[in-house]
Amino acid sequence: MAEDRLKDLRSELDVINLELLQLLSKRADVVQRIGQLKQARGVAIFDPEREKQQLDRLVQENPGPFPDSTIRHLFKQIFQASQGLQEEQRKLLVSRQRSHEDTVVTVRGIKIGGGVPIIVGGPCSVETDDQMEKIGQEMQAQGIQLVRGGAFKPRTSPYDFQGLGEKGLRMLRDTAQKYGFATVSEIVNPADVEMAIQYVDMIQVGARNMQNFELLKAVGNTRVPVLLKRGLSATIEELIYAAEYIAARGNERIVLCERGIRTYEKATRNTLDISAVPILKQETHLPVLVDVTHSTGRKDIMLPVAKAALAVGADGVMVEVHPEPQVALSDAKQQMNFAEFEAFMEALRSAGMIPALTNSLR
Ligand SMILES: O=C(O)C(=O)C[C@]1(C(=O)O)C=C[C@@H](O)C=C1
Repeated sequence: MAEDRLKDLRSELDVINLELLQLLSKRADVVQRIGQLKQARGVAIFDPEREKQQLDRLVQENPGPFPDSTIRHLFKQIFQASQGLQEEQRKLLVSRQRSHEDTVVTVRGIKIGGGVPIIVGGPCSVETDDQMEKIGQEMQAQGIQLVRGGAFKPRTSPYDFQGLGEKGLRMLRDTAQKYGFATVSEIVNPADVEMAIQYVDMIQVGARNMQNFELLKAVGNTRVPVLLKRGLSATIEELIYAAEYIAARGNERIVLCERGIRTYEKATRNTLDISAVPILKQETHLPVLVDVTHSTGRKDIMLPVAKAALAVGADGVMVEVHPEPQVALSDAKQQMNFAEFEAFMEALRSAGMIPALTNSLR
């Protein structure tokens, strides 16, 4: 009999527990909404005055049998947990605090991040069928799995080659299908994103568009991997916030790319901020690539710079390669020809910095 009574009371408690849990969750939901408002208004999370008001009221209404001190203690715990929720909300989605594990972005089965460095290669611009055919053969021979090629070119001068647009994307896709690559290409207009993802496996947001917030939102609305390049005058923090724009829309398949920043130094096209690599790896959980072509603008130092990038923890390196750089329609001076590219790849391989070519690719 007494056993039954105990069981009944315990069942009663189980029900109350679930009710308390529901109420706690309901309260937490309101706490999060308050948290959002506080963040938007730049208000501090901890509000001792507000906590005191609530405790005074609760003690005043305390029906017992818990003593006031216990009620204070229990609610103080709830306030602390609520503060924790609001602090969690303030951490950026891309921040290291959100994930201690490195994010690996997979592009058509090719992993970026996770320990094996990748080389992304290809021409600055997609120009002709003949050029892309040669690129296809060369990239395959060198074991390149992710090929770049520009079709929408944001150029400094409006009179410079602006890219082939959709036709260029189609040519890139055709080469990729023939040789089995994944592709990455830059998009500059948010309205082109839907069209572009019919052709490319990864969308690049270029340096000049790093703070094109509408473009960031548009790629954030897709679930396609995004290569986000650091703006020419952007701080590391601004790059991280740009990535957050994409992540906030639900797309966390982001790869960051350091490509040099504008300084007073004229010896290189831009100044490669090599320290950005370990800082980005420390501050975010996203993979980081280094574009050694745009950062240096000099073929003679591309190899040591690529080695430095991999040595400081970059998940890969991006290089521009063209069958005949001297007649290229963009970036003629800085693209490597095939012989230079082969020497570059061989040097990285023999330094053990990238995987050896598999037999089938030899
Ligand atoms: O009222 C607020 O400002 C809240 O953020 C809610 C709340 C609470 O859980 O009651 C949370 C933390 C603050 O220190 C004060 C109160």
